[in-house]
Amino acid sequence: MTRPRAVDGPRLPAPRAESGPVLELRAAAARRGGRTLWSGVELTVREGEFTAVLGPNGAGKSTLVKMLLGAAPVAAGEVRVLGARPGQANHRIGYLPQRRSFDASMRIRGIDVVRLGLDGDRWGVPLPFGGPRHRDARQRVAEAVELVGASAYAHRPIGQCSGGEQQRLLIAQALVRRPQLLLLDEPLDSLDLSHQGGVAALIGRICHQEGVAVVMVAHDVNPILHHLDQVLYLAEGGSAGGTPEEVITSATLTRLYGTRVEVLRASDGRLVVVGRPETTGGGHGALR
Ligand SMILES: Nc1ncnc2c1ncn2[C@@H]1O[C@H](COP(=O)(O)OP(=O)(O)OP(=O)(O)O)[C@@H](O)[C@H]1O
Repeated sequence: MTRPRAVDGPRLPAPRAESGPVLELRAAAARRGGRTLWSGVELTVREGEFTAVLGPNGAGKSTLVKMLLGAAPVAAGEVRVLGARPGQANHRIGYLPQRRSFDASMRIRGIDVVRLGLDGDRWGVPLPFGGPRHRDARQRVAEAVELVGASAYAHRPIGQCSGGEQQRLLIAQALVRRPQLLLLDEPLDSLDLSHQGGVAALIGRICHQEGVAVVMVAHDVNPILHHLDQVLYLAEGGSAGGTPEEVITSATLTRLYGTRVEVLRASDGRLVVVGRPETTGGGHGALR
């Protein structure tokens, strides 16, 4: 799905015309430690599409992200990333790994953290000061910071920024190379509800207005539900993909888990899953 680009505001990611999908998985499977984590995954992600990867702990969501980066093997089937084998187009991918946090005493400024996304692989070899590459780098960093709305605190030490502010700066870091694909591993983890909503809206905007394809591992689908184009649900060695309305249903999750699962919609629109095998504490909770 391709959506119109924003007319106003910074335009950091510059999606190029792609002949094919950004991501393609055909009958793909992942194995870890001699165990099949998931199999039969069919997924197509196009420019400007927002895809969530859902499933219980240990289902293999992070493994999927690592597979797309070429850091975990493809056990079966075919995986194409930006028209190439996994790992061959990583310079066109922005990646936010799981569980990042900064110590409160960390003195490095937010803006320097963003810049690491540009030249973090060239530690100790600074861009020539004042040269055209230096100016281009400075402009890209400033654009990324503005795009995520972090200008007000980007010059503060990162350790003194709130969790939500740090998350925005890390998303800016993942965006600074103007990627065509953004891989985000639980970027809303450890944020409070209001920050979750703000960061989810930011990611939705980057995706739909800037045309960047986003694949996001999520613990709880609710904060991103209204921004999503499709979901991939991994569980019990299998998988189910499609629009949220197709996948997050009692029938689909019951089939996937092989036991009775019920999806309820709360009055505020949140989805609640009842009866998942691994659920504790009364057998219900927000959808994961
Ligand atoms: N390098 C590895 N070698 C062996 N097993 C591994 C390796 N990496 C991950 N695993 C196992 O594979 C399974 C899936 O791990 P993964 O991190 O992909 O799950 P996840 O769905 O992201 O989980 P969570 O929601 O808890 O983050 C886990 O049981 C994990 O212990």
